[in-house]
Amino acid sequence: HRMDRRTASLPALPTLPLIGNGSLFMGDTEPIGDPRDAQVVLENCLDKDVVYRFLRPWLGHGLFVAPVNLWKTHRKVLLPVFHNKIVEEYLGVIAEQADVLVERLEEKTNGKSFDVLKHVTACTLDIVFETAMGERMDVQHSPDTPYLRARHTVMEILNKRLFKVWLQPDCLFNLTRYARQQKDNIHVTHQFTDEVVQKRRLAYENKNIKNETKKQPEGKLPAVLDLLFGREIEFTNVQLREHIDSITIAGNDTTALVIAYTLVLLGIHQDAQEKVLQEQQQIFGTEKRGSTKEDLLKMNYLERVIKESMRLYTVVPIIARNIDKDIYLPTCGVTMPAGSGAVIGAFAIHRSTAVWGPNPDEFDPDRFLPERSHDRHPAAFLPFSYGSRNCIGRNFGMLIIKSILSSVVRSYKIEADDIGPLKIEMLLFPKNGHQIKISRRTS
Ligand code: HEM
Repeated sequence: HRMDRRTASLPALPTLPLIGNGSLFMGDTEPIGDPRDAQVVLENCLDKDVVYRFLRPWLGHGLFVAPVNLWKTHRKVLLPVFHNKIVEEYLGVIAEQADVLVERLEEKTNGKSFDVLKHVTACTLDIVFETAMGERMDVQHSPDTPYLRARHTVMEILNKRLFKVWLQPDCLFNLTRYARQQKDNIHVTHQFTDEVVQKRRLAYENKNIKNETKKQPEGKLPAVLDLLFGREIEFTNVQLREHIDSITIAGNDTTALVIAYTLVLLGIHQDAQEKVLQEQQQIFGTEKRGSTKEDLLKMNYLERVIKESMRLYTVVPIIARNIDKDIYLPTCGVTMPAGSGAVIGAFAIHRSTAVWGPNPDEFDPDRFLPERSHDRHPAAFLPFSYGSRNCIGRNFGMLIIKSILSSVVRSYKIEADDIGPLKIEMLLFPKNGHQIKISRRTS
């Protein structure tokens, strides 16, 4: 296996430059880079760090930023909606959008390298919107809408605020043009989701009157939003909007990034791509159909590749929690006082020699073979965080990632040079984008 040379020479990342800069997390914040300490924090401190307050005007009390007491009751209600049995029902939607992606990529078979993330993001947006709110957006064919532009602007401003100290205090932020821009654009996104929520509530109420069964009118599957009506908690329209916005925001760019990183890695490591392809051929022969639940269960090697990709390129590189009671960290040997913050360096843990042996920067999917995993600390691999406040969409995310990669790899041979330098925003990005070259596979 070849080394990812450029990233191996990135000593700044594992030591978390963010802490050094002091720009993201001010005050009493302890960086944590050991799985045992991470486990203690993530099991005991379920409240989010104050740094996420910047997301409040947008996501309100949606699951991602909900204060811990509210989070407890709401997470219980949302959990069954993300159960495997339910999300597997969406495999048809995923396969359909994977087909569109494969078709859209055809125009890129001109031998030139291109940034694949944009294409993948349009695809995951279509999947996440249709499954979360029952809306067909068709971003893959019409990527430029007022809603998407507004959403993009809000994210840009939030990223600026997280990384520029002077934009953090409200009194200073409110003096900049960003404050107005943020307000206006948040308004646009709220309006969009509010309308969807109203529409679906009406459909739900009409259906109740007619006493129809679970299925939607034209035999359409119920979306996540539809499944949140008439539950143990009667959510208000605002609460529903906050949950749905949180889900579409937490679920989209993350999933797209994992797919894009994995495509680049497969382009760099031709031997791994060949093995993935062989596994696909064993499952599908030369068929181009979308993946079923049974197919996905057989993609063991692809799954190891995806895990190795999430380890090396941890798309959520840091996880920040509020320490709400004094806790003792066994490895550091310090007691963190209530009221301080903890930053779990997931990226750093994923590249630690103590956990992964002498060559942590080397791409080696077989690290995730069962016989090489069972001695590993349970919090050593935490792409979806760890403990009861981990990612609620992790199974759904894995289904999307596997299904899309399966379709793309069966249609195209991928080539790539190198990922190059990285930059940390809320998520982890390569500075030069996810550059790949593709050519049609002839079957
Ligand atoms: C590979 C894809 C994904 C990755 C790497 C990822 C990662 C994460 C991480 C690390 C957290 C915890 C953050 C923290 O503790 O601060 C989280 C939370 C969350 N994720 Fe994901 N996620 C992915 C896909 C998804 C999908 C597909 C959905 C939904 C459709 C989703 C919805 C959420 C929600 C709602 C939360 C908040 C959970 C809570 O606080 O109870 N994620 N995700």
